[in-house]
Amino acid sequence: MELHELATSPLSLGIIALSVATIGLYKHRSSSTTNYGGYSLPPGPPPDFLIGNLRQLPKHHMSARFTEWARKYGDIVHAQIPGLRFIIVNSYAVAQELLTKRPNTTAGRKNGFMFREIMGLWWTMPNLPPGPKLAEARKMLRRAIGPQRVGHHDPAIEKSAARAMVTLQTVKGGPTTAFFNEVGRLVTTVTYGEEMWRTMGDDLANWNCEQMKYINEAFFNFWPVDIMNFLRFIPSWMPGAYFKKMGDRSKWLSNQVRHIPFLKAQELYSSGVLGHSIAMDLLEEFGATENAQDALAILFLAGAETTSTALSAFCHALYLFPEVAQKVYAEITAVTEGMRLPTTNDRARLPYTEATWKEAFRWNTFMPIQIPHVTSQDEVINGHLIPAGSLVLPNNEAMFTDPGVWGDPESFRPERFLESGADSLPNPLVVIFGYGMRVCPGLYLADRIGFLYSASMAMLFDVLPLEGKTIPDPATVEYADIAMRLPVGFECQFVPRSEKAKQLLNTLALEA
Ligand code: HEM
Repeated sequence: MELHELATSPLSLGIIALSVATIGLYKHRSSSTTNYGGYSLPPGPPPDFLIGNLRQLPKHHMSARFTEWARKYGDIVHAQIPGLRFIIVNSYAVAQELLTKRPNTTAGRKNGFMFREIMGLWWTMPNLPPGPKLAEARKMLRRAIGPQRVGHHDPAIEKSAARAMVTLQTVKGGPTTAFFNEVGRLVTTVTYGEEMWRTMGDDLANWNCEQMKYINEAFFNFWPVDIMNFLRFIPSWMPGAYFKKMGDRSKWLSNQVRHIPFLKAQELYSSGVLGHSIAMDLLEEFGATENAQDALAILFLAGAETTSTALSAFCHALYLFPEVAQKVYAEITAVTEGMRLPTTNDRARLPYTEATWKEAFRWNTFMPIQIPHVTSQDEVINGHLIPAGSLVLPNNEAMFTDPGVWGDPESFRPERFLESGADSLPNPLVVIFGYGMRVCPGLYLADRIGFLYSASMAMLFDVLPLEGKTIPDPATVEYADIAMRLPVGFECQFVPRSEKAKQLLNTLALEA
């Protein structure tokens, strides 16, 4: 059952009544106008009796509704449904103040019983509560892919970018799968080494993909078992027990991605063939611990879809805005002379490409809302009370479309990051990776992979419509309504820009 359907189903009214009784949300602090110690809750849409703002939450494009609220109510918006209080943060400065500067009280997460126990995903890093397990996992990833160490993975990234370019020549249609497959292979290689990819790369990719499907389903639906935990005793074969079947399968997948590659990595390590990888770094520094196993197991789930979606967004921008693509191409070709793919070392000499990479993160952002944080004690910000237990949602869409910040947010205009005054703009490459104690630990890796693939693609190819099709008006493009937003029906072909590009692609194909 999807969230908005709760408002109209009789079963849901029972559930709501129960949840109100059990959770006691309305016990003390129910109205957005009440004062608490002189502080009021942030403004927001007026709630209905008992069900709060449930009716106002749309079936589709939730972020668009949140952004409407941002324009109406301001930088911090309050909304609630039974059992959940949302604080939607629409300004980067406020998000930093609340989530970066107060890490001890605003870095929690909230996951339902369905996700943690029925699906067996309690161990996944983005969902861990603050504590020793999270702290150690984050330390491990800082050591392995933090700013000091991420450059060690450049050879794997460059090799993968070259392979991706060879593949793109054959794409005629949606490019997302090609990006996803190659990034998935790269993340597996960086995580567990080349040998692991050779021996079980396909299995790992399949398990992770299926698991991601269930995770998305879990997040976008309401599960009665979250409130009535005793439903877990229902056998999987009973009619209506889909949640149990899904949970059983997800638990199995969770065990596969967690334990199998880690056991294999230890075996390869013992026989001296594991190869350069995060697994090697962690085994050497931390040993074969459960925390090392779990830190490794999350990387595909957290890194493959996100990074490949960023690539699709950049590719889509090249397609929609050929004049921008031409400038990026000219800049990169001036540096590489079209004879080789760009490398990370070239990056400082590619300011327009860098600005386009940033603009691709901002314009029609592919991540409209971030993973929510949960507050563990009352906080006050800008005179508003943020009660303990609130779900704080950084609303990237509102931040990236605020006319007061961007002037012409609807235009795709990389130049905005190169003009005077650009320093005062929030950097989309920073905004999108989150905040404080929960900031994305894969950000340096994602940025390196994404920039190198994107620059290579822009140097080698014209991204063109399929035969007989034309470039759509950017204002008419529709976006899918999922956590990572992609343009609907985006299909293209990759045509080498020059003879030199063709020759380089032939050489890369021989080396791949
Ligand atoms: C463009 C690509 C990516 C984007 C936009 C992205 C974005 C994010 C965001 C917004 C968060 C939550 C931050 C917060 O709660 O404040 C996050 C968490 C996380 N990301 Fe990424 N990410 C990307 C790529 C990656 C990659 C490549 C990896 C690893 C290989 C990765 C691993 C993680 C992990 C493990 C977490 C959980 C951290 C925690 O909860 O403490 N991400 N990411």
